[in-house]
Amino acid sequence: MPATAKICGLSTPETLDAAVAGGASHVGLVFFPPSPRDLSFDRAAGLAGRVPSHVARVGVFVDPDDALLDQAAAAGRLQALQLHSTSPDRVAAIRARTRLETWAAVPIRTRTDLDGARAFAGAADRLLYDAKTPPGSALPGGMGLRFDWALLDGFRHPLPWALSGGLDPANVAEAIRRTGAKLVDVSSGVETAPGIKDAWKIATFLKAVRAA
Ligand SMILES: O=C(O)c1ccccc1N[C@@H]1O[C@H](COP(=O)(O)O)[C@@H](O)[C@H]1O
Repeated sequence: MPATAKICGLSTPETLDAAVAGGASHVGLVFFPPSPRDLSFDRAAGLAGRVPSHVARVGVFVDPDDALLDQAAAAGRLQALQLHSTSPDRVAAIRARTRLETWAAVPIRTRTDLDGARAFAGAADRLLYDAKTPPGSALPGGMGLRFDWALLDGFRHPLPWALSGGLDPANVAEAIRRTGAKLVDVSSGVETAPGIKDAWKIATFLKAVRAA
C-alpha cells in the first residue's frame, strides 16, 4: 500500500485546498503561539470547514493545557492531537480525557533517543519520529531539520508511527523507501519561508509520496 501524507502548518484556504486536492490523508493545524504557523481559533474554524470527511484534521500542540486543547479541538473539529514535548503520563491523560486519537512526537538525534519511544506504549495511538531541535530553539519541530533515518533500522516500533523532520519533495521518496514509513509529515519542506506554504510544493510533495 502506498504511503500517505500529512501536510502540516496550513494557514490559508488556497494551500489547504492544495493539500486536499493533492491527496493528503491528514492536514495539520498548529496551536502554538511562538510558531509562525500558529492559528487563531477563528482561522482554524474557517480552515476546518473546508476539509472533506476523508481527510483527518490534526491539531499540533506543545505541552498544552486542557483549556487550549478544548478550544482548539472545538474550533478545528480535530480528530487527532499531535503532542510535542509532552510527557507520557500527560499524553495518556489527554488521550483518556479527550478520547481523540493521540500522537506523541519523539525527538531523535541519536539511537538512544529512540528509548523515549517505548514510554508511549499504552499512552498514545501513534508515534511521530521527528528531528531533535537544538537546545534553546523556539520550536521543538517545524524547523526543517532531518535526523539520520538509519537510526530506525531494526528498531521494534512499540506503536504505529509516522516519519517527519526535514522532509521535502526531493527527499521524501527516498525517506519512504529507506525507512518503510507508511505515513510521512511535512511542514517547512513545502514552504517558501517559515509559515508560508506553497501550493506547487505541496502538490509536488504529494506526487512524490504517491510515486514512492
Ligand atoms: O510547525 C511548527 O511550527 C511546529 C511547532 C511546534 C511543534 C511542531 C511543529 N511542527 C511539526 O514539526 C515536524 C517537522 O516539521 P518540518 O517538516 O521539519 O518543518 C512536523 O511534524 C510538524 O508538524
